[in-house]
Amino acid sequence: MARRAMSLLPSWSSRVFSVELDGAPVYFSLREKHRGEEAPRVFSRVPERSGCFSLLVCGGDRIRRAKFYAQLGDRLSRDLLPGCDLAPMASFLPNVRGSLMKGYFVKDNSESSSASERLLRDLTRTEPVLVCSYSRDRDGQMWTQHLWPPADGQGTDTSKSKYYVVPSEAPDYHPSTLNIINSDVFYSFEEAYEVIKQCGDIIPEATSVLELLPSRAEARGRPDFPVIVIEGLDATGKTTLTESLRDSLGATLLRSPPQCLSPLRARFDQEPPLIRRAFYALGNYITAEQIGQEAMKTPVIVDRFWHSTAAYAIATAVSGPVCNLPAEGLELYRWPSDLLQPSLVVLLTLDPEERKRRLRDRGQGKTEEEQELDHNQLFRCRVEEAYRRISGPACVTVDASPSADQVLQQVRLLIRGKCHL
Ligand SMILES: Nc1ncnc2c1ncn2[C@@H]1O[C@H](COP(=O)(O)OP(=O)(O)OP(=O)(O)O)[C@@H](O)[C@H]1O
Ligand SMILES: Nc1ccn([C@H]2C[C@H](O)[C@@H](COP(=O)(O)O)O2)c(=O)n1
Repeated sequence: MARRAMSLLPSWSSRVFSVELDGAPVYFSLREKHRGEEAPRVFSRVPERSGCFSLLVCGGDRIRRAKFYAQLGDRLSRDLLPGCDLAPMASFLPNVRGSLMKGYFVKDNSESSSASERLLRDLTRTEPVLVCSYSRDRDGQMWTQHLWPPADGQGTDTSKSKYYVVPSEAPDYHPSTLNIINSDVFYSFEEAYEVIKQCGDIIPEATSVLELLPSRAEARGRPDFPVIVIEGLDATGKTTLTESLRDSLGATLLRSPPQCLSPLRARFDQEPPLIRRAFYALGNYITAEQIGQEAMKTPVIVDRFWHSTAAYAIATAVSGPVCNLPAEGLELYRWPSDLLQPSLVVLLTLDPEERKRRLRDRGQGKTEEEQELDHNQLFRCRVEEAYRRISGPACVTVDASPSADQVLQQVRLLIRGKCHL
């Protein structure tokens, strides 16, 4: 951990930090000399003898990092004194892919910060974290950041790690977009496979996933029969439509994740994004193998595929309004080159009120992500927009509010036009 932390130090003063305050990020950066700027807003109203801290998850292997970060917020809320404010934070090098570190900012509002310091010091001894403390300079106006030496004290010169904290401009892209590739969205079988393989010693079910994988993932040549994927938020009518298409076209109906992963799905849904998304990514490759076999004999209809995997992952990694999504046309939205490409992808869209009505009428239990979709209008908009931005193949949007039969006819027309069926 110490050696890894050291390798981050040369870039420390080029980093930007963001603290989520009331749902909006406040950005700051570090300077060796102060030029009279006011301290960033996050440092207001801290008692004289107390201070602020940042805790960034880094070092260690990525599985451990992901697992630790997933429970860090709860752990800090539980163990910090009631007078402390806790806010999600991140640190990144602007426009440098993979440079994002996530963590928490602690503002101690109690008379003395010694209890927080003790707790954070203990964490640095056992966990993959970097901790910085912030203190006021003599006149009380400026704040300085001090990087704590790693717990084993190996070779860190702390006198060189003191910086003034100054406000910073918002970056061009939302910082979360920097780490999406191969942490939230996987663009090859190998990348997703590596994650699930590395989980084997902590998640026994990972071995079962590996046993179900096709021996070699490769985009086959074009299948003999058309492959039509139906996508959309929950309750937009995918099941209803895919079953009707199967019956009316004499097609085979498949889904992603495939049936064989159903018993394992709930287990992986509990895991942090890195592991959960790798599981769904591999599900697509198993489904692709099944598609390859079935499409030699009949047309194939698929209920959810890679569009779902990528769109939900991107929409979850980024917070806030749609404008925080990675820009349209970026490589983040490209189809994995080793994954079978469908002939047509249809995205069903529905007015949010009608979607809610259908959900109520259906009356089944909801997953956490489905509840999030219900409660969070912004999340729903981000998922739909991410769906639309994915290319290679892009999806064709169909309004799913008419009757089930009308939607079926509409999609049949599209299939006839595109696949001559
Ligand atoms: N065109 C339609 N008009 C009215 N109701 C519909 C229509 N299509 C489907 N429904 C009803 O809406 C509900 C949700 O449909 P369905 O289960 O097909 O959606 P889904 O997209 O597969 O959902 P999920 O992703 O959550 O499985 C069901 O009760 C279904 O009968
Ligand atoms: N190919 C897939 C299918 C599903 N997911 C994820 C995205 C959502 O979290 C959830 C939705 O599935 P449903 O509840 O409708 O079965 O599953 C995915 O990532 N990739």
